[in-house]
Amino acid sequence: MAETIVNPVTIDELESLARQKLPKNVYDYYASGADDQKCLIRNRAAFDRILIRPRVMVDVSKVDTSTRLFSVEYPFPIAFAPSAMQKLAHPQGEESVARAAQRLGVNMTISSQSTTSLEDIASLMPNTPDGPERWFQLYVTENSALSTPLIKRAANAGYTALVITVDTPLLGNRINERKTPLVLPSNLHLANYKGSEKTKADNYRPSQERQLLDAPTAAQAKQVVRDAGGSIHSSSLTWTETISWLRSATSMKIILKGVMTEEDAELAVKHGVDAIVVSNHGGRQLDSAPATIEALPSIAAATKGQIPILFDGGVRHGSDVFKAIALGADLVLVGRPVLWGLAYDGQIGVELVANILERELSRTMALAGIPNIRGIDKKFLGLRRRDGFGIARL
Ligand SMILES: Cc1cc2nc3c(=O)[nH]c(=O)nc-3n(C[C@H](O)[C@H](O)[C@H](O)COP(=O)(O)O)c2cc1C
Ligand SMILES: CC(C)CC(=O)C(=O)O
Repeated sequence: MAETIVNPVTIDELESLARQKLPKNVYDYYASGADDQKCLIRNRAAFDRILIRPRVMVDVSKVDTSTRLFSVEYPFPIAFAPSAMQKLAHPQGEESVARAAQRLGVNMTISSQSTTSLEDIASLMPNTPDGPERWFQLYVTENSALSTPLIKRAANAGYTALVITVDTPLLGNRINERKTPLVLPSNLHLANYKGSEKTKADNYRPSQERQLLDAPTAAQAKQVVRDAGGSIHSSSLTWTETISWLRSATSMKIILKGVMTEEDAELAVKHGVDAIVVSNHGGRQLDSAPATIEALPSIAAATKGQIPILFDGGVRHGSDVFKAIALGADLVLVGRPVLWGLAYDGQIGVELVANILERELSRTMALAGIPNIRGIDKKFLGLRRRDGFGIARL
């Protein structure tokens, strides 16, 4: 019989507890990757190949995990990634995540597909000049004009950046989700679309995505989208048109989430975006995509510090945060861990996630001989060789 976990002290333990609490279809929706789960697994496995080369005889009696991004100081370089429909995990869903972020001074991005309205979340996170920024993630709709009211609402509510997810021209092939379908219970709704101009796309429900995934041919899938009045995910974003349209629609910062190659990172710089998130959507989109930690070094080399690099995918330990920073990330986002904390114990559970990662990061820094975030560098990393013995320098 599995051992009962009483006081979870790792993210993996929190996941086990969340799994016990959540309905199977919700756990499957949260936990799954696309297709054969290879990218999901790769995200983690790639971290485990990277070793940290500890230096000794360094004064680490004080370890400072604080960092700055866009002139805001954060207590540690960890932020909450956007994830849809958080009330499936806990009755207070996004509210609990927002309260935890506010209490800890953590940066948070809310998903446009949230079960709490962007205004209600904003009201829990008053803007202060040097407080944590809160950002709004947007799936640009097929008909981009339908996204304009949401962009304006986000700006009016005080969000300081739009995080445009660019890795989702359509949803990845989530096999588990197809087998145990996720249907939003009738007491929950996608709150940002409720009561807005009525189009079928605004009334998007997960079932539309399911029909899409199950359509036997690509042509039939297109018909599902047409019948629904357009998809929530535009499949026709382009560098020039989309960025200039976004710039004309808002003065919020524009952050592109889902950049995985140096070519696209260079284009992001060229088109003047404010930051990028190196992300493969937690392995939920292209199953053959590299692990994000593998993609990060060449992206950091290509952008040459011209714009901040945010990072997510498979971060479950403070040492993963350390490795991502060493390879060029300025801020490290966690997706599923927040959902596990939320399912475990609402706001307290989400705070626990941040506390676990912060303490692990701080301990890793001390054991590696690096007293502050600026000192974390790839010279402290090594790569376990796949064949032969020993470690290669990164
Ligand atoms: C259940 C779930 C829902 C998600 N919803 C969104 C979303 O609405 N918008 C978005 O840009 N990314 C979404 N993501 C992706 C996350 O923002 C993030 O990229 C990913 O979870 C990071 O990987 P990790 O879960 O291994 O930390 C979602 C991820 C999960 C697991
Ligand atoms: C509602 C979905 C499109 C949210 C999402 O991004 C995901 O499930 O990965």
